Amino acid sequence: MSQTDWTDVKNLAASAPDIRSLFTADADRFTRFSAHGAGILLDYSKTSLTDESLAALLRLAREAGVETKRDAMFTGEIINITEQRAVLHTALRAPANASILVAGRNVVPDVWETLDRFLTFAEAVRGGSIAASDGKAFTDVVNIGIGGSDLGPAMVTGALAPYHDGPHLHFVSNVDSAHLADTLRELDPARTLFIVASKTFTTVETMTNAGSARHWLAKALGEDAVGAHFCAVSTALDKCAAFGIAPDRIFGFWDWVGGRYSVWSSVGLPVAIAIGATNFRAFLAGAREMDEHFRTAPLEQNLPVLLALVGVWHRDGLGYPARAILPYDQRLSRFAAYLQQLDMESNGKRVTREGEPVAHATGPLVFGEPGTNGQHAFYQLIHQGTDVIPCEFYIAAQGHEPELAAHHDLLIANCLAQMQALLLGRTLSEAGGNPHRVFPGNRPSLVTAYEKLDPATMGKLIALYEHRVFTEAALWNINAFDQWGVELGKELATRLLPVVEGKQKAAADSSTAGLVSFLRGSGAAPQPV
Ligand SMILES: O=P(O)(O)OC[C@H]1O[C@H](O)[C@H](O)[C@@H](O)[C@@H]1O
Repeated sequence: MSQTDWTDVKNLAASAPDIRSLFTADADRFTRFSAHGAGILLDYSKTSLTDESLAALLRLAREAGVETKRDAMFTGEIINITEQRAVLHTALRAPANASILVAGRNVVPDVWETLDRFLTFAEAVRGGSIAASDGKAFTDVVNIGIGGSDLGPAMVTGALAPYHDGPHLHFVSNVDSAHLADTLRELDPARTLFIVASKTFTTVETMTNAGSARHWLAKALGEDAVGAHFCAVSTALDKCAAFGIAPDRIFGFWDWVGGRYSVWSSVGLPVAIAIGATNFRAFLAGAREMDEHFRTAPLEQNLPVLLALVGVWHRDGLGYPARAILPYDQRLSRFAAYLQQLDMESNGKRVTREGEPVAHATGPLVFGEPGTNGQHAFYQLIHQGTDVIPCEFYIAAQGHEPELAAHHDLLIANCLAQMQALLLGRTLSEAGGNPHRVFPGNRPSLVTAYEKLDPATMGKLIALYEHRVFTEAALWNINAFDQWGVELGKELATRLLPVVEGKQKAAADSSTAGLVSFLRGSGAAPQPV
């Protein structure tokens, strides 16, 4: 990629206009700086982008080979070079007649066969034909998993609560015993099904929680009941079997599905149990529609690409360190946490695909909470703090409670008001000369708007963000599909466990040794060796 285009973007950003002046100068700004795709509206007019800067960013995208890289992903090329893997979460929602080859083999029939299997299982749990050891239906399902094996199903199950007509769902992720204990306290072992979800089936948190859950169940119902009350989701089928799970209760997926991209696979089993097979297929179909949009829409009107270009403009052009994810949708209360993993684990990288230090800032800090709650908490800093934080709003035209329509009007009014406040601000004279009441304004926001948060829309919103992350990574020339940054802490935890258990002397710095001493109450700090 030529250095000139990055320089162009940075130069244009250095003289970025005041966003307010762009609206004054152009009555059509909303029409010209918004786009539609797959039934979703993206309004990026409340940013400092101009025709010129957008053109420079589009040049950057073309020079970075975004289209070629995108096609390489969709066709199953080995684009995750550090792990030598294809990246094919899109194959999980591909039409049945598609052909996507991995090592010469079409993976789509396997995907559909597995989908049919886990959806049939989900329906059987919902209908009671897959039953507990006493032959009665399950009333509660506990998903034990962490990271990608937790956040996706937990977030989507919460988001689609109005479609939830199956057993109650619970999610246990943290190795902190509080999480398992607080969940199990409410449950009857005789009515509870556990899903152990782990791509690798080695993740220590999940294996520890699964072992303790198994013990809880066996203690109440006897060892023989365990088989009826457990199922598993993993790529490591042999390890599931070794845990004692029957083959017809093990649902696989493939190494070309990253954990944070896996909700479309059998990792989505809890979602399917909650909302049923038809709604789950609608969720996949929504994502497929966004995939088609991403694959075929010109870059100028391509929602994920535009979202990525705005992201790069804010991060690299203007140097903003963070992005706030602000869904005005209470059911998206785990959306920011979900996107945090999707975005920060994908694009929190400091070397290029070739292993050289990156020349540009990469993924920003991602955080957020649903509106209107966030307004009464951290928006203060967003409006008057010293950092500019681009805000990314999400809002539906309709809620799911027509009898409470007045709430939704208020929700929309609040969402629009926040964006307007960020844009317009309040001058010193408007603030009656009181500097504490001044809002600088000229603070950027985007909004993604949709008709209603139904299963298809949920699929579209996730796929939109997945492809945004992909496009940003393509522009930065980083590998979005590995996550080596999580390894070191895991290794050190394994090494420190015997020290914490008092079986080994502290092989550590004096701070670690002092803390072990305090936390284990052994008096004097063990000396580093
Ligand atoms: O599904 P698992 O193999 O248990 O992995 C769960 C999670 O743990 C890891 O630490 C990774 O950082 C995540 O990407 C992954 O989703």
